[in-house]
Amino acid sequence: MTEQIVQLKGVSKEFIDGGQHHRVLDNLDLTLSRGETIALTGASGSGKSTLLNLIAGFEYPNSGELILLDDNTAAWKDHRWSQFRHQQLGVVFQQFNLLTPLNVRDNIAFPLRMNRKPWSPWCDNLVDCLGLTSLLNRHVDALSGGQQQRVAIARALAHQPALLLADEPTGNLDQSASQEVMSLLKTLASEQQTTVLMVTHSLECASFMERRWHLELGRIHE
Ligand SMILES: Nc1ncnc2c1ncn2[C@@H]1O[C@H](COP(=O)(O)OP(=O)(O)OP(=O)(O)O)[C@@H](O)[C@H]1O
Repeated sequence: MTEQIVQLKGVSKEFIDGGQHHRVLDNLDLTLSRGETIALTGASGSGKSTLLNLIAGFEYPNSGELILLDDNTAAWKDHRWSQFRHQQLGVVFQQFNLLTPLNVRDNIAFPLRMNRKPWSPWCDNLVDCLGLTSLLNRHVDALSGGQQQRVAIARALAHQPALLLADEPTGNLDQSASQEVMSLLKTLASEQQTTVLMVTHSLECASFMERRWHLELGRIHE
């Protein structure tokens, strides 16, 4: 079983804005090992979402290498990226990206369907931990922001991914719900060896993670 889940080697990313090249990530060398939990902090616009998007394959680096589960992604075609996302990756997006025509259960079951897996006792446990049991038949667009965020977290974890990328996963939750989600992520990391990379502006949430990375001027400071 590979221990290096994510490796970035000399990765840079720039965007062109008004004709100007804007380097958001500058020659990054990073490694995320199996079961590690990392809080990613940084000012607004420092590139935190860009880093998550690169690891998820939603953006591509301008230079450098991205190696996922010991496989260099430079040669990956769309189907290989889809396979990685369906099987190994869970993502909690800042805007949740829930499937609004569907109810809570079908949203959470979506990654299972992509992997042809049944709803399992693990899903019941997840739903229970996130306080979603009584909401399973509700349509997600009728839920509050905090409830939608918990559905997004459950959906990202239903298929037991090797890697969870979470962009402000507790931004809409109160302090006690937020602490429960942090405890859930810590348990997942230690019991299931899920690697967690979580963007947060909350120092309290960051304190639950083993490592803290601060992104500034395109570089990571630990
Ligand atoms: N697709 C894009 N095209 C052009 N510029 C982009 C694109 N995506 C991001 N940027 C720019 O890259 C910089 C980093 O954006 P990013 O969203 O990664 O920051 P962030 O640290 O996640 O910010 P926040 O905390 O506000 O979510 C910003 O200046 C942003 O405008």
